Amino acid sequence: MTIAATLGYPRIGPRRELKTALEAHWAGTLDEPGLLAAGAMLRARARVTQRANGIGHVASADFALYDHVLETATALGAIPDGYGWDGQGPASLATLFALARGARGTEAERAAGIAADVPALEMTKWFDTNYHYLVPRLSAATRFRLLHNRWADAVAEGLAEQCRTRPVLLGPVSFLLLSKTEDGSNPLALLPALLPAYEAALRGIAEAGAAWVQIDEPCLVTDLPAGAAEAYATAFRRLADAAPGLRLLLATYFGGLRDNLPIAAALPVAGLHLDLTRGRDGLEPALDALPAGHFLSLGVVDGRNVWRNDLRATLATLRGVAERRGTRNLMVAPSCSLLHVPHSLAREDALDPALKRRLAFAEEKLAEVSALARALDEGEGAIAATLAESDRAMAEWRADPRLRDATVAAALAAVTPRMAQRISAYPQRAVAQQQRLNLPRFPVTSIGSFPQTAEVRKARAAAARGEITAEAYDTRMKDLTAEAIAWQEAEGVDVLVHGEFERNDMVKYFGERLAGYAFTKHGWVQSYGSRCVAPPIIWADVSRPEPMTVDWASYAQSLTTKPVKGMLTGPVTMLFWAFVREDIPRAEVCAQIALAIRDEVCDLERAGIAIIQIDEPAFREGLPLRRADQPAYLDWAARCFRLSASGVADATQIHTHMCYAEFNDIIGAIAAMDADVISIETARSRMELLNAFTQFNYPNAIGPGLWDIHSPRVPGVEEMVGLLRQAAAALPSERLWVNPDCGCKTRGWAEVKPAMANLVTTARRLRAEAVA
Ligand SMILES: Nc1nc2c(c(=O)[nH]1)N[C@@H](CNc1ccc(C(=O)N[C@@H](CCC(=O)N[C@@H](CCC(=O)N[C@@H](CCC(=O)O)C(=O)O)C(=O)O)C(=O)O)cc1)CN2
Ligand code: MET
Ligand SMILES: [Zn+2]
Repeated sequence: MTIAATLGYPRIGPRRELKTALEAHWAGTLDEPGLLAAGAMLRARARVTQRANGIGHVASADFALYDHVLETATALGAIPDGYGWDGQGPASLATLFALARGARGTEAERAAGIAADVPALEMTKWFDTNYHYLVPRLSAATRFRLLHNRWADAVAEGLAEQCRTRPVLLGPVSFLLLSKTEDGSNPLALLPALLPAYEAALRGIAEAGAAWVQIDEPCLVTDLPAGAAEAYATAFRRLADAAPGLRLLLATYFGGLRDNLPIAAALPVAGLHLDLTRGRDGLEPALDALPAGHFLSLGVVDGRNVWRNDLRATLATLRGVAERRGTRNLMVAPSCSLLHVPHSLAREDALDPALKRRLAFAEEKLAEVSALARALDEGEGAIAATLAESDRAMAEWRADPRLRDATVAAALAAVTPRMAQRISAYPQRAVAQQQRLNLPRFPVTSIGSFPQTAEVRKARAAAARGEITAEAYDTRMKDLTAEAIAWQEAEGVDVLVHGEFERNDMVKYFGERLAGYAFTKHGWVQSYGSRCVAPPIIWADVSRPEPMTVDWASYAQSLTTKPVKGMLTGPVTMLFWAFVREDIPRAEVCAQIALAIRDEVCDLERAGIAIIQIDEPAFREGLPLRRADQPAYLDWAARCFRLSASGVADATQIHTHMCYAEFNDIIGAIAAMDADVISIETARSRMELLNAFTQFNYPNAIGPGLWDIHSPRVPGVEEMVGLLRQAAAALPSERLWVNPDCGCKTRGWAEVKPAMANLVTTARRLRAEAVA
């Protein structure tokens, strides 16, 4: 019997119940039992949904209140000092959230023994997704041990409802490779210290009654560092011996194994999961390499995109495998956890019907998985109606005349290399820009957004429901913009922003103004903690029917004589933070978006906007996981950015912005983007990220973020002066800007006002030092 399986299910809840519960808990209106009950309810529903859709191996322990990597670390005892942990029992929720969000020294935190002012753990992208995880901070002093068996607990929770689940455990090697050590030493050196905790976890999982455990080792699809192969061999030998009755499924995803196949195939596990959506060519070699009797889990339903599966084509692939190996040891599954797609299409009543027929969200993907498994066992006839429906949807899709737009094709064909290049080189541009702008040294700016308060969101929701008029909504947003301009001016900020109050999201807002995009009503995907995004769907050729931001930018600029930055989202980010069509290359979709943004940039310039920021926070995220694939991506991504930015005169200053990136491996491409100024995230990594810029002699201007806006903690002037001095020691100070890490939309005014004031004071301090 083929097993229908999942690797993980969305945890935010179909109505974002987890978000609501978390935010209520943080606001003090939902107590701990209330929060835990909300989590239990979501897990129970996820189990029911998976079972109702025919899934045999239901995932468990895939849930986390904030982040599964963080909860793995805390369960294993990897808790740094200062966060209120007693060194004995499980970490409290207060400790968990202090690690996730930092502490401010509130009374409640003090009561929980949490040092005032401890910063949050570093947060970074989970592989090449838009999900963020917290980076465990380890050291030789970390005393790993199993503080509580969250995996065994999850198994028991399911069994109490007669649902036997397959718990998901982030594997020890990936766990270490995703962590950082305090002294920068190789985290793999901690493997011997870590393994006993994993062994205890597996023993507990077996005792709790699980038959299988899924051990995620996504690092196996990346270029492994030295020593990793040995680490895998050592680790899995120990894990296999820890609980002999328990079957281990080694799960790999986000790509193919390629040269790591021999490592994976040699491990003493019961089964191996392959991502066949991103590593299709890995199937044949795996079939050759896998020992007979090994279970093979085929990740054929895309867990990273929302398109409906071509069931007939997939079935042909599966049959090929079944003919070689039989179906006794086969599993059919999504390519990866369904964390990265929205919950369900059920409530999407406003989508174009033809488009909706092309889509499958998490719940619909479960049904695809079980239909495929069933067809393998019982033959096509068993799912005849489902197959016919899939065939119809595929045919309708391919024939849809709306997918291609001749005007867009013509515009792309007319692109010349000159169009992707500024008129003069940076040094000349810098002179022209300084003449026009006359900025002080260490100019102070912010990244664009100001607090998206409940009031702002309520007004937008009310306008969407027709409860207030579009005019009333616009007036309210304009008032907020005017207040923000006046406040920044009074505070002494040098380059102002309008605040982005009118935008629901930096990607969605533009998507809503571009042709070729579609939107869901409830298509939320967790980004980090309680924060969600509803990625737009790019399904047809993209073009810009009319200017998107010029009115707002002009209005804001009309209120002040100081420069106000025009604020746009760049083509690479518009691409990666959407669900993208797969019938044409991504590079082509990106170029279409680049041309649309280019028109907007030129319109802003014509409207008198002197500084235009084109955000590219997803630039690093788009980087292929394998070095061999990276140059091609970086080449088209940087070119698309330049295409969007290069329609302007020398004296127009182009900014870009990136957050949470390891810049070392892409610094050449960042330089190739040739933005006049780049603001980057550096506060959480304590300026570590600047090294890449220093070592590369990065030629243009840089604004290293001095305030980690992802944490509610407001850094003091001394701290920021320290960071800025560090930056000024590493980089030419005439090319340094002073700004936060990222936009302030998730913060409250009570944090933003003092933090911005501190930034201005910090810049003034350094200016005075430069004169002295
Ligand atoms: N797309 C994207 N990806 C990204 C980022 C980003 O900004 N955008 N930033 C990084 C991740 N950081 C993030 C930072 C903040 C949020 C965030 O604040 N998300 C909001 C939702 C943003 C949004 O689309 N808001 C809409 C819808 C808001 C909403 O929930 N409305 C309520 C009604 C509101 C009310 O009545 O009070 C509803 O629809 O139910 C709006 O403002 O209009 C949230 O989780 O709360 C997400 C990611 C990386 N990836
Ligand atoms: N301009 C955007 C903002 O300030 C950039 C955010 S990057 C995730 O919110
Ligand atoms: Zn940012």
